[in-house]
Amino acid sequence: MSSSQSAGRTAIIGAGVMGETLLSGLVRSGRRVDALLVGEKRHERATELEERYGVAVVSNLDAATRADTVALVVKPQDMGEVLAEIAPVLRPGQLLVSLAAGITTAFIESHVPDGVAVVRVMPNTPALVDEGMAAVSPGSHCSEAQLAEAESLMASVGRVVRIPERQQDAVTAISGSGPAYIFFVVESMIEAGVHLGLPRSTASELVIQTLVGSGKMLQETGTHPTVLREQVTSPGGTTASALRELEVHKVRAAFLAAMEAARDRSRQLAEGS
Ligand SMILES: NC(=O)C1=CN([C@@H]2O[C@H](COP(=O)(O)OP(=O)(O)OC[C@H]3O[C@@H](n4cnc5c(N)ncnc54)[C@H](OP(=O)(O)O)[C@@H]3O)[C@@H](O)[C@H]2O)C=CC1
Ligand SMILES: O=C(O)[C@@H]1CCC=N1
Repeated sequence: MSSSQSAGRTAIIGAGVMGETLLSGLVRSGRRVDALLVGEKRHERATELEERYGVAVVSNLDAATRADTVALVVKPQDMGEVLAEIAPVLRPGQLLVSLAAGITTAFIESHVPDGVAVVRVMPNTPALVDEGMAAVSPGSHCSEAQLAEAESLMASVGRVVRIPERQQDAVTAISGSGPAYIFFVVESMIEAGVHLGLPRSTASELVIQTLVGSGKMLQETGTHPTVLREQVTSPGGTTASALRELEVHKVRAAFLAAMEAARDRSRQLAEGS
């Protein structure tokens, strides 16, 4: 990703898996470390982040006071508590970028002073290798420049699309949780290889390169996945036998049910459960 410099200071509150992924991407993309802050209360974790990135780790209040843009990367269940903590120091013109599943911009806006802009983002973990997919939606009073700032934050770790907020729960189910489904398929294929008698290391190499090659074909040829699948499926051959078993075991229906469940869980998280 290209190097990007924000106009102001950016804070990340919630430096777990996704928060650290964003932090590392911002550092890799060339953001000045002295323009970054992390809000973290656990001393051990703060030391770890300071040593790893050279970033200042401060209290949430300090982070929210000193930053122009605050990325909220805590669990949805912790969002109300964090907003209550930082609301007293937030001021009009600041930008809050929430990466939390389910949490709506309306919920955040109702917990912060008028004039604080909000953008909702759904990222995913391939951001760790600058191949993230993020979908962004502006809140009710977010300027074009503030939306562009949120996009630039996420563009430092991958691709970004703008979507209407009503699509965010579906996006969460598809690309937010998506890497987990892919890793699940990879795990299952490696195990199958072992069942078929391959050494685990061989099975892993075969499956991972098959995944990478297939992904590249999809991206570089732009050919529809159905056509690519048909190209592999020789009449009366091995692939047709395998695909029939996947249909018999209702794998396609299982994917639909799984993603509906993820979307529904995202909606529930919005209600605080
Ligand atoms: N993981 C993923 O693939 C994705 C995650 N997200 C979203 O990102 C958010 C974080 O998820 P994830 O990184 O997986 O979860 P983690 O549990 O790894 O990270 C959450 C972090 O928030 C910290 N935290 C909790 N309470 C506070 C607080 N009051 N002040 C400051 N920090 C606090 C936690 O610290 P401690 O451990 O000390 O409690 C932890 O480091 C969620 O809202 C999730 O929906 C979105 C897309 C993808
Ligand atoms: O599992 C979750 O709730 C988060 C949101 C999307 C991916 N991980």
